[in-house]
Amino acid sequence: MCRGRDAAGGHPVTDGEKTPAEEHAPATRRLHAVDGLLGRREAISELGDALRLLVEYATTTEAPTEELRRAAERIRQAAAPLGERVRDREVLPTADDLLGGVRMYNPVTGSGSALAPPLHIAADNGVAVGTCTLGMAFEGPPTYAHGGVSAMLLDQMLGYAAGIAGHPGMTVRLDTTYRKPVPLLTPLRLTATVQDIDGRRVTATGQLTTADDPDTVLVAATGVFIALRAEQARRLFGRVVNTNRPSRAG
Ligand SMILES: CCCCCCCCCCCCCC(=O)SCCNC(=O)CCNC(=O)[C@H](O)C(C)(C)COP(=O)(O)OP(=O)(O)OC[C@H]1O[C@@H](n2cnc3c(N)ncnc32)[C@H](O)[C@@H]1OP(=O)(O)O
Repeated sequence: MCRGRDAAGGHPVTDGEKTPAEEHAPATRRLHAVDGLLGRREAISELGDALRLLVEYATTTEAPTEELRRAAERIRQAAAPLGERVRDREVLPTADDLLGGVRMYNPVTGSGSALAPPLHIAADNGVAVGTCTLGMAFEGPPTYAHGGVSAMLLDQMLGYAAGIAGHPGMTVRLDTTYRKPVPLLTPLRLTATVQDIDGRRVTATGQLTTADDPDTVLVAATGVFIALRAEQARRLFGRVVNTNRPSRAG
């Protein structure tokens, strides 16, 4: 129990017992840490939203040339403070939780990524179901999505399906069939399921449709995913440091 302050009136003096506040200190610290983490993730998403807006406007604007130059200068100025503290490429972002599946800057699903639509994926009875809307920045043929973007979305979907089936792996093969062009600025629906598991090799299939017409397949894909052997995982990812791993001390 705390009995008072030391002579300097600063540090609490204890007789070895803990006050209720002290008992709960680790839990309180954890709560503050969680609050801090959630706040940071919110801020990252907010910045991601702003960046996506910027990308969309930047790729559709017909503002005067001088305005483009002024905008470029202002954006460089806004970016500078962010560039003052950047992580090493072998250190995971502090806001990520790799094992919990949180990747804030994933270029397909990450709400913090300017490159991500972002695609939102959830599991529904073993089926991966994704939704997104592609902005004009993803244009390939005029008014339609770039084919590489559809492949990227489907790769993520198939990988997610392998993950929820308990067989996460790396893509070694991705076949895409483009049946109809994918419209921009239109809510899309993607689905994927695992078809076959053969040792370390998982085959998954998926499709991309509009949300309004889920029976008309625009793009279909089949992917093969390989679960890494321990030695391969060490070789490829052994140097990656996760600073957000919960400590044993709690
Ligand atoms: C809730 C859970 C949610 C989870 C969410 C997670 C979402 C994440 C979604 C992320 C989604 C995005 C994900 C991404 O973006 S992953 C990023 C893109 N992919 C890569 O960079 C992978 C590059 N490839 C490699 O590094 C190697 O190939 C690896 C290490 C994978 C395998 O090493 P290696 O090549 O030396 O092979 P092996 O000796 O281990 O043997 C492996 C077995 O595999 C067979 N094989 C090999 N290649 C092919 C092929 N092309 N078709 C068919 N089969 C193939 C091979 O014959 C053998 O079979 P068997 O002879 O044993 O029968």
